Amino acid sequence: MQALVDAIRQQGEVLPGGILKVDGLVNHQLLPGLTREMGETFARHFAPLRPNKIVTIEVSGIAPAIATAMTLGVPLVYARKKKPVTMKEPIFTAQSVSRTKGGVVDLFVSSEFLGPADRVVVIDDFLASGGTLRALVGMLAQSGAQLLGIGCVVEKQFEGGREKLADLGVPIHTLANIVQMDRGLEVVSGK
Ligand SMILES: O=P(O)(O)OC[C@H]1O[C@H](OP(=O)(O)OP(=O)(O)O)[C@H](O)[C@@H]1O
Ligand SMILES: O=c1[nH]c(=O)c2nc[nH]c2[nH]1
Repeated sequence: MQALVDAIRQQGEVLPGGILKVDGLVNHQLLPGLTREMGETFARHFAPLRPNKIVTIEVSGIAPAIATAMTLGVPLVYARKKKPVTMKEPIFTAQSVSRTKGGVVDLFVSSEFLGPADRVVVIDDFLASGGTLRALVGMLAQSGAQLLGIGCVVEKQFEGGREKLADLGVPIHTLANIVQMDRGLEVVSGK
């Protein structure tokens, strides 16, 4: 997605610890036109698989995921990182490691909104090591939902997440690909 690649080239900042800051586009401020185009691009790509639900993780996955869900006209379910008192049992859970806040994070999705009838496309903001998506996919397996595909806004190719998730046997589509950021930020279109 060329508009996203251009925006990352303009605004992306490489921070210590191998973190790319794109807070002006994805992780703090959101740009409606760019977010809409993310959703339309994912929707075009995944519509032939006929998903009936989009699943993501709070918090930064929600914007591209709702843009996708709105275009496809299907519900969006997001995994919560704290279990609210309103959440109905049985609950599917998993743990992941937060890349931007540190520490282990618990993930919760209620069986009220995810089950064997669901044909799911997962959307998230970053594909880096693939650990977070692996945790989410584990929750889909607990629920009996079918995973059809994975879409991420930014892929950090050099972290190898795509290869680590290859055993899932589903298409992975990303919108911008960070080839490397050690010797200057190198961003190309996703794949
Ligand atoms: O492929 P991985 O190595 O697992 O990294 C990707 C994950 O890291 C970020 O989560 P984080 O908890 O840092 O942030 P968020 O609260 O902004 O969603 C991001 O939102 C992805 O979910
Ligand atoms: O803002 C972010 N920048 C990153 O480099 C990253 N990697 C995983 N998750 C991330 N979030």
